[in-house]
Amino acid sequence: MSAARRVDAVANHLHAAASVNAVDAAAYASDLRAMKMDIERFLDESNANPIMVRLAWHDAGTYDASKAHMPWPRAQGANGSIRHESELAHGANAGLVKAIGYLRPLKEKYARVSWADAIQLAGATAIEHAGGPRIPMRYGRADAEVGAMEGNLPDAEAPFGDGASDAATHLRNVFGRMGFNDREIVALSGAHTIGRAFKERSGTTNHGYGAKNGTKFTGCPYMNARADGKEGSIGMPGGASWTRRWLAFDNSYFHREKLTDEKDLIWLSTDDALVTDPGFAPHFKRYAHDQNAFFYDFSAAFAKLSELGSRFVVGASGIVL
Ligand code: HEM
Ligand SMILES: [Ca+2]
Repeated sequence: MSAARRVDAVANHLHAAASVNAVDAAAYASDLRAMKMDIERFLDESNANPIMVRLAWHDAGTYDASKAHMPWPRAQGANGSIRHESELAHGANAGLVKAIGYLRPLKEKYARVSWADAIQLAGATAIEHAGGPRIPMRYGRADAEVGAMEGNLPDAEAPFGDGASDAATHLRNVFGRMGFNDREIVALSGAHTIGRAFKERSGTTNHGYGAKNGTKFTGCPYMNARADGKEGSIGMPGGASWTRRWLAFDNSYFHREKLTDEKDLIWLSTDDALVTDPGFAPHFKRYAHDQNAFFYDFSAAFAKLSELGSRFVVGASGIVL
């Protein structure tokens, strides 16, 4: 996009933001609550919790604190930019077009709720609904009208995009740009307690789409992987998970189940750095022993992630659900 078009897009955005400002905060909050209930119903049927968490993380995780002084949304972050095709096309976002498709009908139903809010609401609700902690955060975000440029999200394996020679340095570089410390990096990584990797998406595993390509934990379309024990379709079978019960948000990521189920679980170089690096390891061990400590730290870190780079235009400075 040319510089002139970019300036135009920013101007359009400011105009849109000003009109959102006029929205009655109470009506907006009531739409958010209704939307949350619809999201819960959708998650209950689809078990799409992990991909909604990943969508929220990838919309927010492009944030670069060193650009915070520049005109919004140059620092990027939780601004709905990921809905744009240009950003969905980034390699790191492979597969996330599906998650945007899941949200689209709800976004149409609750038109005044911004994309940026819908995405973070879906991420937080997915964590809570899978048995994880509540994520208390503000809503009322404005939407960015342009997709973010490539870059800023972590790579799972070397060679790392920032030129780092090891995974621990890479994590500190990438999460440091967002403003996170060692403890927050370990807590946030615990999100891999839910979800899977796919050959066709990240290519970090040979396990791909479909029952026959799955592991013993992902290869059957009907299994008991949820926190509430409710059996039923897991959605699309296939891929490889980090944990055995990969639809339950708990601290099993830190139990390193991979050690006993070697062939059927995945563990990336960046997961391993949390075990081997002296700065990360104490937090990793603590969360393995104390799920409450994990939930407490995760909730705070994910709420912080969800507000990175957000511009709150409803109410005085956002509204709390
Ligand atoms: C620490 C650096 C991280 C790396 C290198 C990383 C890498 C990956 C990779 C390669 C996948 C598999 C994608 C696919 O093939 O579909 C994945 C999935 C996932 N990631 Fe991460 N991730 C990181 C941090 C995070 C964080 C901070 C969160 C959230 C707080 C998160 C949440 C998820 C979730 C929920 C999935 C599962 C998605 C699904 O099942 O569709 N990840 N991640
Ligand atoms: Ca974004």
